[in-house]
Amino acid sequence: MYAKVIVDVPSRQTNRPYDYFVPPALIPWVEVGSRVGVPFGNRTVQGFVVDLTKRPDVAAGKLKDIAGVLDAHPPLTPELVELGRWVSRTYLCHEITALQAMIPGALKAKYERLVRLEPYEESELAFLVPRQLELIRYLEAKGSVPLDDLIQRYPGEGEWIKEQIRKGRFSETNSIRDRVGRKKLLTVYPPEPPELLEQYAGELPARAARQKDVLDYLRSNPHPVPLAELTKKLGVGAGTVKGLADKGWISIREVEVFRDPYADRDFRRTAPLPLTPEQEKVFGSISRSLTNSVHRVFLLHGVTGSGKTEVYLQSIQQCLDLGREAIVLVPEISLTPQMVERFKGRFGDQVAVLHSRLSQGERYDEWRKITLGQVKVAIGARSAVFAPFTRLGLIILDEEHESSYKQEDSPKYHAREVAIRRARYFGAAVVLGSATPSLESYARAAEEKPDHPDADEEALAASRKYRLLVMKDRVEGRPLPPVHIVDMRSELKDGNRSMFSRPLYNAIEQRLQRKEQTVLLLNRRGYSTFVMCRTCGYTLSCPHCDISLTYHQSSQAVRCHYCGYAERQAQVCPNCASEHIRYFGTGTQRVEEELAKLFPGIRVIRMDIDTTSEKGAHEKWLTQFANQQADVLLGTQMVAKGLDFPNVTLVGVIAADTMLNLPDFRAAERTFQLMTQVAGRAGRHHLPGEVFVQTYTPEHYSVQCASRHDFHSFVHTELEMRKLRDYPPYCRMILVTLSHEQIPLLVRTAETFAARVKEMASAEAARTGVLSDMEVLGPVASPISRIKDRYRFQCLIKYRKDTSVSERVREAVSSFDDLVRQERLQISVDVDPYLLM
Ligand SMILES: Nc1ncnc2c1ncn2[C@@H]1O[C@H](COP(=O)(O)OP(=O)(O)OP(=O)(O)O)[C@@H](O)[C@H]1O
Ligand SMILES: [Zn+2]
Ligand SMILES: [Zn+2]
Repeated sequence: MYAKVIVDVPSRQTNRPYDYFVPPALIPWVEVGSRVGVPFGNRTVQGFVVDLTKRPDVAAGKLKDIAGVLDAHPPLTPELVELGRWVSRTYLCHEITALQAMIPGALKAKYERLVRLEPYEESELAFLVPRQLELIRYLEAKGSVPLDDLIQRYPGEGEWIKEQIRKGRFSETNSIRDRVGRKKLLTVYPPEPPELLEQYAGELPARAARQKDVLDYLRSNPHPVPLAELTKKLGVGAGTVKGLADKGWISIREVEVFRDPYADRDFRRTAPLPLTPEQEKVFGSISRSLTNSVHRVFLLHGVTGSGKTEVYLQSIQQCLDLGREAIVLVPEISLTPQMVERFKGRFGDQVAVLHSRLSQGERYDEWRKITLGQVKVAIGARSAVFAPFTRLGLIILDEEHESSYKQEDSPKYHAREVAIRRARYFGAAVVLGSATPSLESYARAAEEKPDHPDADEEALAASRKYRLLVMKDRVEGRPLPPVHIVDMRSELKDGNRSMFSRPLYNAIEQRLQRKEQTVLLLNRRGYSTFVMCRTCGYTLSCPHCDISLTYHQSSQAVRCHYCGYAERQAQVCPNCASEHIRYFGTGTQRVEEELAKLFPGIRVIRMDIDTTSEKGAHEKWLTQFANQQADVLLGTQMVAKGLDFPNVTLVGVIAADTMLNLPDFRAAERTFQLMTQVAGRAGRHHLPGEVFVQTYTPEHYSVQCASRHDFHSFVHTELEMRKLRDYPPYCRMILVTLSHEQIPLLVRTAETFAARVKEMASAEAARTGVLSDMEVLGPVASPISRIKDRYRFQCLIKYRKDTSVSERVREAVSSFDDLVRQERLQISVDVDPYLLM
């Protein structure tokens, strides 16, 4: 038998399956989706089996053997292997890159160079110094040793080791190792049958009281127990227990365990709530499609606090009842303890949580529970869309408008599109939920006809449109909070220089008196805390990238967000030597300071990148806030989503319009979404809420519409703008960025590239007789025109119906292969980009 293998060598030349012979002994282990080690060139690399065949493409005699199988259970399923091919074609990346994105980091191969001793004559050792002789003996005893270990053990002998390798006295091989191993736990087993314990207890000498405690414990609990737990419970040393094992009375074995990040948490079990009529209707539609096992995409547009989560929970229950599995995707930022609690609370141990804040080992174990069929529900951020289920019935994307569903590194996939692709394969349902659906999704959605719910289903499926489901009201008729717009320009005119307007100040004061809580949002995006000289206007920028350096108060340093360059905060201006150089921008720290000044004694919890980088920090802050140990929760985007605290009656947005000036066609949409989401945190329970939005552009339609909770007017206006300027959803885009250290070569290449794409399109049009609707904009310098000393130029390709455009772009990119190799040119392609920088 032969296997086609995609090897872990990401380059355009190796982006195809290679044939290998499957040695008979490995046949039972090699399946489509298996991870294998294969010889490639002069080393061994990891690869994935994507097909099995009796007839290879290459003459069988020339083929090498698969060197080994790396897992007893293949980490990928045939469906995921097929999906990998689709991801690589759709987002123009290497197939190996797509496959690697589907498995946990722990399984990404770590290549290790091993050194071993070649046969030698004893006489050759005569000239060696003692240290070298010791090294030889060490190698002899160990067989093969990782090169790194050898270098560390004999730091002074580096040159000599190198020479031995060059002369062939030491040979060097490659090995593949997983980054994280499985966790083993020493476990104590009582004897078989446990009745023997009584007899043993009798045989113990009287002074062995501790050992008797152990035997007594096992007599009343005749089950395997982790050694550490036993010693802790009884207050005995491990030696005491081992002594019993040495006698052969009990045994201690290594047992594989799953690291469970939620092991020490009790989740209160929740029962399904009786649904409101709106929830009932929505649930009915989803439920019908689950029962019929037909693929369908639903767009659930439900206002904040309308109870979308309960609909998700009951739909998942239905899916599980039908014997199928479910994936819940949430933006990383809202993968909060509160969210996890809701799903664990309903489905308990059937849930795996895939979270980037878990350790690599923990994440690996959660993932393995899925491959081993021990859980039925996976909840996680973007990459959880690849959870290796085999009987998927339902995929939910909460906050479907979130830009974090788009991956910015290769593979630059969008989780929504991947989810729909997988669901189509399984005949599964997809639910896209949001209070502020993305324009792309909204434009694809069609309303259900009330009298014939299923009548136009077929037409809908054929057109790949979404089914729109709507929940207009909050649960139990709670009102959406009134939103007050505060014009900061007139505050300034009236002499208020504080970052708090008078109405927001009064509102906070009122909450403090009433012992109610406040959420304050500072939208950091677009607000850099940059450093500027007030005398000459000079700003500090990165010497390697065209971007200003950001000030970090905690380390008193300025840092580049693109390349990591850092320097100490300057005391005087490097340009004019003035001392009036200081940092600008309203960081959360400054808001916190100002709050403390204005409201002495106020208790503030600040949540931003600085305060939440530690593991568990998120959870700690939110629990404190939930327990009302603080008056104000102040933060960045993190505080805008998903939180549900009954005592929050005031939401303040410090500056609503900071994003509006970014070079991003989604700026208005993002502003509207953020304001609507954060406003939705207020008054979700019995106490009514109120929202204050401070802005310098109160007349902007995104601010106006958000203040009226008017999604439809916003969509209407925004769609008109997009149509006028020809942006998605009225067209699709591919962004191609070229980078190089020298501008002339870069400009020439970028121009040739643009010309080539156009040429290819007209050649294709001549061949098929169908005119392409493609348009190539640029090349122009990218908004960030230099990163890490490489200049950047970009072409933006727009098209509407011509689906062969991405194929043209792929061809054009590969026609530059030689240049890429010879000149160290880089070309990156982003299909349906989110960042146009
Ligand atoms: N059928 C119901 N009966 C009573 N309470 C409900 C019901 N459904 C949901 N709730 C409660 O209503 C509140 C809001 O629900 P939920 O958090 O699911 O809203 P949401 O639509 O997800 O809002 P957001 O988009 O703001 O996250 C929650 O406290 C929830 O427990
Ligand atoms: Zn930099
Ligand atoms: Zn200066």
